[in-house]
Amino acid sequence: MNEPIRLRQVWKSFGGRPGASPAELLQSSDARVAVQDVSLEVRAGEIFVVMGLSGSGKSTLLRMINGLIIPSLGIVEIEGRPLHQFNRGELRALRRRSMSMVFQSFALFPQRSALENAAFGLEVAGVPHRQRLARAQQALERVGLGGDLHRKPDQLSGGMRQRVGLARALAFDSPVLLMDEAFSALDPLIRADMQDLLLDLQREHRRTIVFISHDLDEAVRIGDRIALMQDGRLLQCDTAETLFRAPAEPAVAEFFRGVDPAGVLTLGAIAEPSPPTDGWDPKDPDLTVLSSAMLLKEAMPIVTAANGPVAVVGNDHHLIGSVSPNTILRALSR
Ligand SMILES: Nc1ncnc2c1ncn2[C@@H]1O[C@H](COP(=O)(O)OP(=O)(O)OP(=O)(O)O)[C@@H](O)[C@H]1O
Repeated sequence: MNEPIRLRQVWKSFGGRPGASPAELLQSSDARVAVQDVSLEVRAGEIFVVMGLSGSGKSTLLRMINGLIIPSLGIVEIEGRPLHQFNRGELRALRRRSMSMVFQSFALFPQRSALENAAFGLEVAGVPHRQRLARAQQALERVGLGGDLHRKPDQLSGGMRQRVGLARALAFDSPVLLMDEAFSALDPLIRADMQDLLLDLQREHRRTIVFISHDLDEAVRIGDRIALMQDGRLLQCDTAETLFRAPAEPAVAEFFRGVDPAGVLTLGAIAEPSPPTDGWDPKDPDLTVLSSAMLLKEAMPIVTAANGPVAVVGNDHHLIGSVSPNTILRALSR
C-alpha cells in the first residue's frame, strides 16, 4: 500500500519570485523560506509528530499536507497522488472526508451544545440530522463527555472544550487526523490525560495522525516517529529512541538534552545478548519475560522485583537477550 502522505523535496517561501530556484529563494531578501527541501513519508496507522520550536515551519508543513498552502517547489502526495492534480472539489472532499483537523484553540459555537458542536463537521458534509447526532454522541462518549452532551461551551472547562474538538474530528471517522498543537493550550495534567486518550483511541482504531508539537516530551510520549524541524529544515525523522541514540547532527542531540533516557530507551536497545540463565527455558513459569519494545521506565520496577535477570523477547517471541537491574543502571548512566 502507498504511504498515505508523502512529501518530496518540498519548499515553501512566502514572497519571492514564483518559479525561483531553491538557491534564489534562499538568497532573495523579499522571500521568507518557511520550509526547505523537506522529504518525508507518513506511514498508515502511525502517530507522526512534527516537532520544532516556534517558527520552524511545522504549521506551514501541515497546511501543505491538506492543500491549504501550495508548495513553492516539490510535491505533496496523498495516497500516491500528487496534491496539485486535485481539483477544487477533490480538495474539499479530501479535507471533509479523509483528513480531519484538530486545532489548539478549537472554535466552538457558543450558542450550540457540545453535541451540536461535535456534529458540526458532519452537518457541513451533509450527513442527515439523526445520523450525525448519533455519531457525535458516540464520539463524545468516547472522549468522556457522555454526560455533558447538552452543555454549552461556556459551561465546559478548557480541557472539556478540547475534547469536544477531538470528538468533532472523531465523529468524521476519517482515516487521517491532522492535529496542530491540539493539546498545547491545556494545563499539564489535562494535557497528559488527552495524550493518554489519544493513545487509547489509537490502540482501538489505528488512524494515521500527523501531530504538530513544540514539546519534545509530548512528541516522545505519543509519537511512533518524530520529524524534528529547525528553521524550516528537517533535521532528522525517526523513532525517539533512534533520534536519542544516533542523532544525525548536534542540533538533534541538543533537543534531547535533559530528556529522561528511561522514557526513550527500550529493553531491546540495552539487552545483553545472552540468555537470562544457562539452561534457559522459555516455558519456565518462574521466569519473567518482557517485550523488547518496553520502555525502561515501565520495565524498571519489574526488573528490580524479579529474582535474577529477565528475558527480553522480540515481536515473534524469539529471545533477544536478558536484562538485569545493573544493565538498566549502566544504560541510564551513560
Ligand atoms: N503567511 C505567511 N507570510 C509570511 N511568512 C509566514 C507566513 N506563514 C508563516 N510564515 C513564516 O514562516 C516561518 C514558519 O512559520 P510556521 O507558522 O510554519 O512555523 P511553526 O513552526 O508552526 O511556528 P509556531 O509553533 O509558532 O506556530 C516563520 O518564520 C513565519 O514567520
